[in-house]
Amino acid sequence: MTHRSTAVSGASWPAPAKLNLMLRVVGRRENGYHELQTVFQFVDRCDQLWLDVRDDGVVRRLGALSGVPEDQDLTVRAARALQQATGCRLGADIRCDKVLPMGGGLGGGSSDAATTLVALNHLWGTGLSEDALSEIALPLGADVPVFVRGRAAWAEGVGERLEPVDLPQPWYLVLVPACSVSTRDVFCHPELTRDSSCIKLADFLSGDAVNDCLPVVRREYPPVAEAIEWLDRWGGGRLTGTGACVFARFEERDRALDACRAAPEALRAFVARGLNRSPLLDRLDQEIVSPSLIAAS
Ligand SMILES: C[C@@](CO)(OP(=O)(O)O)[C@H](O)COP(=O)(O)OP(=O)(O)OC[C@H]1O[C@@H](n2ccc(N)nc2=O)[C@H](O)[C@@H]1O
Ligand SMILES: Nc1ncnc2c1ncn2[C@@H]1O[C@H](COP(=O)(O)OP(=O)(O)O)[C@@H](O)[C@H]1O
Repeated sequence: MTHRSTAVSGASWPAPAKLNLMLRVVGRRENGYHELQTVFQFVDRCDQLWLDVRDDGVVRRLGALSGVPEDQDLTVRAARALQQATGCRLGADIRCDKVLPMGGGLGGGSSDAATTLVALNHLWGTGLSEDALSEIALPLGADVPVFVRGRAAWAEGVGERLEPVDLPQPWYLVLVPACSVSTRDVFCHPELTRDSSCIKLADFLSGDAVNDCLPVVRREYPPVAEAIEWLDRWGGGRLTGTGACVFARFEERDRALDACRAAPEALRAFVARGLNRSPLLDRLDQEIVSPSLIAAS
């Protein structure tokens, strides 16, 4: 049986990590979801996705992902959601080279879903606008739309109201504590601050960069507390999302690398550049301008 269409994707598609540079919990909706204010910035550390179009409509994941059954995989769910929204009869083989830690607050799963939507919208020729793709993205996860739009953003609501922002693009040292934090458990915690006052972007830009989840996460997850304390010695550690990853910013790459080399052996650590534009958008631009060059690379 033949299943390949003529459109073979060739090179991989990047799915970058995000950092929440601040996060305020400003209210709670009737459905239990929390209203947030947050700032998203991308970093140049990425999962890589390979997508091969199939002409039989089947969407498959190639390879395993620890603890995530194929039907639950956000890439598979994203591809199926795009099929459903557009009536497209093409399918895809999806392979993900996982670099980003899962459940670490770096948004890897959400980013994988967004990259799948953006790439298949191109490869399948479904031609949805960014707004239409973002609508399909939101039910897959609150962080998926920002990855679809690919611009650093000031976000409100559950993360669906996005305003692009132009931020400094420093270097970040990211530490990956040896524990996984459940987003659900943090939002269910009785001691979580849920009534922070709303601030303006200007307040954040002048230094108001609190993460309201930090006190609870610090108390419940000692490896996160230790990682933050260690980063504080380098000028201030911050939590991304609900964790577990923590980060510190550096003006100079060499200084970030020095800190990375000094990190305790028990911690995984990496240095990455802050980005206001997702590498996914650059990849899409390249594909549109010169698809043959990418296929050959
Ligand atoms: C808080 C953020 C910031 O980026 O954290 P990270 O997951 O990246 O750490 C995200 O918006 C997370 O969004 P998302 O990834 O969709 O959250 P999920 O894992 O689906 O949420 C798990 C559970 O947490 C609760 N939840 C989540 C988001 C929110 N704004 N309010 C909530 O109350 C809900 O009970 C939900 O069922
Ligand atoms: N392709 C995927 N990559 C990562 N996680 C996935 C994927 N598909 C589903 N998941 C599920 O989504 C959860 C959250 O993943 P992730 O986005 O990496 O973390 P976070 O939301 O903390 O930033 C994982 O623990 C996993 O159960």
